Amino acid sequence: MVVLGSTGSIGVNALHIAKAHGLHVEGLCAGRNVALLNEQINAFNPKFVVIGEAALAHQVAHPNVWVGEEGIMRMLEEAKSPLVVNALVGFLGLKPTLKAQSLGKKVALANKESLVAAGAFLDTSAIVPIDSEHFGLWYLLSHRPMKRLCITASGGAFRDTPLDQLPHMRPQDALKHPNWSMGQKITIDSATMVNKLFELLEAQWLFTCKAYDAFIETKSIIHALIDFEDGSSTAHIAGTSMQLPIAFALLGEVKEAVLPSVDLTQVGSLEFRSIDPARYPVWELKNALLENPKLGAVVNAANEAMMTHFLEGRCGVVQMARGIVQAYEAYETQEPQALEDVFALDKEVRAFCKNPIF
Ligand SMILES: NC(=O)C1=CN([C@@H]2O[C@H](COP(=O)(O)OP(=O)(O)OC[C@H]3O[C@@H](n4cnc5c(N)ncnc54)[C@H](OP(=O)(O)O)[C@@H]3O)[C@@H](O)[C@H]2O)C=CC1
Ligand SMILES: CC(=O)[C@@H](O)[C@H](O)COP(=O)(O)O
Ligand SMILES: [Mn+2]
Repeated sequence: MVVLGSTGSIGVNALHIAKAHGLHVEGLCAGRNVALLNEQINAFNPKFVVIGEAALAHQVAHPNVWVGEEGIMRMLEEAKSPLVVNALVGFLGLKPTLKAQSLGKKVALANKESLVAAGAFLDTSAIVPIDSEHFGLWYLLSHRPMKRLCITASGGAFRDTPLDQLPHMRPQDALKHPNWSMGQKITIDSATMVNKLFELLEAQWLFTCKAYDAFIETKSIIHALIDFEDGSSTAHIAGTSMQLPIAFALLGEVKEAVLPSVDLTQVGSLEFRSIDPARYPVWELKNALLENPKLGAVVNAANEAMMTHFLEGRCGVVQMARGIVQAYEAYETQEPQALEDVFALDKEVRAFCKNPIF
């Protein structure tokens, strides 16, 4: 297989599963973390290596290093592996997903931004999602008539922050996820509830049902639920490690233990909450976005642009969310009709968010 984003949270876990099951790693791609990339090269002896940052290429311990987006495309073309793990973060992951699909490769897709921005233009039958909630839904799918697919949210770093304190929260506060250890962007997306908005879209592109929804389960022990027409509901319970979803995505089927079972007697009580738009303003977009899923391209671009303002200290967390809602309202009639429109819209929305007025 080829692993894009090998030095990130998902990439490292994917390589852990590869090592444990003796999977061949033909290609690796990292952004800037040369030290870890060199360790991975040593451990997996890949034929191809790509580094995002050109200036770092000479530090990579491999005779044949390619650089940047062009390097990723070349590696995908040259690689014989039928499976690509896309664990890149953000919109920059979309072109590699498209390229892998155009080459007939299966994509184990952690890069949810690919589906959010361009789900309508991807072959979802050749995608296996790497996301705990979608793994949970897939695990629960049944032949019985289903009424609603539900995923859970942790509530993120600010779930218990007094509302009047939210405007004072900074990136270091947003990065304190209550349950999961993940990369920077998705951890902040969890704090704003953008991650759950994205995951509902992801679920809608991947699975067929009448309704999709989310609510908070504060321990992230239950990842997904299905409500059936007959009044039954089933829930997927597993520990907070991505190794189980990744193992299924890479191996297809898993028979031995990847994680210990959750001992509910040790968990004790569970707490459920609905998602309040007063705390998570982007949640106001949920219904409109599920009705117009191609507008995921707008929300994705606005989120990445506003997050840069937040990380660089130009706005607070509430303003970041408001900026996303404003961009959606400004572009809600601009549904992309073709893939080229997705890239054009992405640029336009980023420009719109350049100087936000709060
Ligand atoms: N972490 C998790 O548990 C989950 C993550 N996801 C999704 O998976 C994706 C990855 O998340 P996560 O692993 O947390 O993110 P990380 O930030 O931990 O990792 C991102 C990876 O992408 C690489 N990268 C960044 N920019 C470039 C670039 N320009 N060129 C090449 N490589 C680049 C990074 O390299 P480097 O570090 O070397 O700079 C790193 O390997 C996201 O879309 C996220 O939403 C989904 C479900 C769960
Ligand atoms: C591990 C995983 O799948 C993440 O997407 C996780 O769900 C993020 O946590 P939140 O529930 O806080 O968004
Ligand atoms: Mn998830």
